[in-house]
Amino acid sequence: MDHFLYRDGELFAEDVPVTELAKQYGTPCYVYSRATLERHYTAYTKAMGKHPHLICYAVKANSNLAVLNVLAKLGAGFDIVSVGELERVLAAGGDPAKVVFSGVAKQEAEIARALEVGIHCFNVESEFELARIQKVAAEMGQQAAISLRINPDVDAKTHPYISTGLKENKFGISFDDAISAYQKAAQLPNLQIIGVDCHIGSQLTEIDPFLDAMDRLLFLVDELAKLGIELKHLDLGGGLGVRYQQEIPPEPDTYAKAVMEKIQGRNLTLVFEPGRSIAANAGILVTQVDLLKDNGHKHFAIVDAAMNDLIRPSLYNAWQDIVQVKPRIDGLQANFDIVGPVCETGDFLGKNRELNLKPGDLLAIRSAGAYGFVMSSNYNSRNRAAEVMVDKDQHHLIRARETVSQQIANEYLLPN
Ligand SMILES: Cc1ncc(COP(=O)(O)O)c(C=O)c1O
Ligand SMILES: N[C@@H](CCCC[NH3+])C(=O)O
Repeated sequence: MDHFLYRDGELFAEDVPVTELAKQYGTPCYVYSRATLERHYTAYTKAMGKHPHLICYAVKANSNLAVLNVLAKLGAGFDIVSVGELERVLAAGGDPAKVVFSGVAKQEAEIARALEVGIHCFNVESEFELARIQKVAAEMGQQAAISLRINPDVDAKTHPYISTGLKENKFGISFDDAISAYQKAAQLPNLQIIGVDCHIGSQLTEIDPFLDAMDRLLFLVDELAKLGIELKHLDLGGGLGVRYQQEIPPEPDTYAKAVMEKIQGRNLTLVFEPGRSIAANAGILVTQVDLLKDNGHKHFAIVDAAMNDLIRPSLYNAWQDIVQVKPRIDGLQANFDIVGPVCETGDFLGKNRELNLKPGDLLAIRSAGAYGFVMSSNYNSRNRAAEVMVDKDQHHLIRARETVSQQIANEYLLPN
């Protein structure tokens, strides 16, 4: 359930007509709902109830400072994958002590900065990384809290590009090597082992793969305890899917209950790293129909957003709902491909959408709050879209549209 609903024949973002936002900020423009972000985050915290937990929002899903700030104010932790994301969390008022640092190859400078600000822990993905973190921590005379990211080799049953917990994926330490990696970590004087984690993929629509992964992690927890290595937390990563079309992913509540049941009295804090399930349906991408084109085979609606603004349809053939901000019946009723102006055949936002359109109409691409703006680019020297946050009947520009001069400013000609 989100806060983009129709009222009196037009789409609203919370209490603001989307037409008003388009008029004020121009298109294409990302619009986020604060209430939806808050609701999605608190769905996790409520579900966890009194069980010790840390909900670390995956910054990669949407790293806008205002988005991070809304979550920080609710007490969220953050899952980061770069020092850039760390700086964003800090700038947004996030608590470094609630930050977990994932990623397959953290650089020394990134590790040093994370130690300097005192993050919660590093999710370590290889023995090589163990050695690297040990080296940096020793140089700084610090203890680094670590958790090992285990690749449990379970099938997340999602798109192959966003599946991360299979043997053939680059992520994590293989299950078979896990115990020996922990034993090695235990020998390193500047590391403090505190947890275990996994992240098996994104947009999961079933709970079973999570529970299979959890079984494997709990097996490790118990085996490690026998060896005298007591873990304090179990981090199941992110990955809970959202409804883009017909899929009905489990609610955080159902997921959390199943997880808590499995943990069976073990004294473990539960950590989750949700990204998409918090941000995706908290955002839409608003775009304007520029012109309608019929080549005799196909109707195209050429809009002012393109693959550079939202790459998910082109990259994963992902389906996102496209709705008319003010539905009409007096335009051209047809089966449209909604395409952008970029010079690529793959530049589409949706195919075969039955709509009634006129040039100038506004469309909203739903579920665009996660992996939308963050994956945008300047391809074709297009400027990045503006981002706006709606908060009840208020709206705020939270990132201005880029200008061409900003694009040009960081480039240099050769001296002669
Ligand atoms: C390590 C890690 N944690 C969390 C996430 C967030 O995943 P999602 O947005 O599917 O919840 C990702 C992205 O897939 C990830 O790689
Ligand atoms: N970018 C992907 C999700 C990747 C998750 C990051 N590990 C998507 O849009 O679906």
